[in-house]
Amino acid sequence: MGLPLVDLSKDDSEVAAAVGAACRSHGFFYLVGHGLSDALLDDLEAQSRAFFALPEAEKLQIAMANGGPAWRGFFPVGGELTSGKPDLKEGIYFGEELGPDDPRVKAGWPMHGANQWPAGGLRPAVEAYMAGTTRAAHALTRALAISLGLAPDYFLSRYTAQPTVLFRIFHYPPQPPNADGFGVGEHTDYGFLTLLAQDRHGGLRIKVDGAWLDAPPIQGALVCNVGDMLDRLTRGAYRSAPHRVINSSGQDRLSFPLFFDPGFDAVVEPLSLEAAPRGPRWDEADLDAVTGRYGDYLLGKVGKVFPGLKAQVL
Ligand SMILES: O=C(O)CCC(=O)C(=O)O
Ligand SMILES: [Fe+2]
Repeated sequence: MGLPLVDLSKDDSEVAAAVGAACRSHGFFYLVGHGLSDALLDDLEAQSRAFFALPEAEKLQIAMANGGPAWRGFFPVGGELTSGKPDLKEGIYFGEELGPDDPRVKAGWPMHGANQWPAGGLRPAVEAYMAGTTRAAHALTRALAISLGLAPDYFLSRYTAQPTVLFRIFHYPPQPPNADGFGVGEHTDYGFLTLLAQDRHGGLRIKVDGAWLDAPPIQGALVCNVGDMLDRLTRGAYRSAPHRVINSSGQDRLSFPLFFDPGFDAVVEPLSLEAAPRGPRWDEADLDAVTGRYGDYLLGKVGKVFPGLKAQVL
């Protein structure tokens, strides 16, 4: 059976019922009715392909190491170790564009600041995509709240008035059929929700109750999934499902995940629900035992996947 599908253009109660069921059964769903046009998605893909086709030296002009603690820019193939081993992908990190006068930047918060924009048409495409997916994510948090019997603004008022928003573009070179390794190793996402556009090549797989399911591309649909903080908040009822990527398409695959997460200084409090059983986790973490600000959880995670860079800039 494939992943569930949610149509965000339906009325509140219908969306909430569909989102709640999908978060409980798979922790993943396709999202349509999100308001992002095919033209916007096509432009983002074309601009991204043009960037990754540049010579490495040109891409390295916006290397993450040059982005300082804002944690933005390009990293080359093998630069990220999602699950302890180098991933077979390269990518660019973006985030909310914040100037030096923003209080979060002034306070010296890591992962907040200015983007490193490459020359050309990528910037407007990224800005349009981030705006559209962020809008859809706010709508989804309303639906999540309703699905849990909470006030519609439960997430907004506690966690996401000033969300942590990170956006990444990944390029997965084709992986030879029997090659070792993964485009992205098995992991769960860290925050509340991930919204991801992918090109037509596929390769994302999701682990549900021990079995790997494909999440093949559906034209115009985003793939959404629950992250660790939503799993923690719902005491395991909404699943942060492990997933990974193997690009066996023989083509260059692109994907566009936007991470819509609690504010950096938000402390996520579990709801008073009966705990759902969680099986063993890929990282052996205990989500019930997480304490402190979301930002600290996030920094602990990203420090592990970019060990060298952490020592250098964070
Ligand atoms: O590229 C994909 O399809 C998945 C990427 C992913 O899981 C992530 O960035 O967390
Ligand atoms: Fe992920």
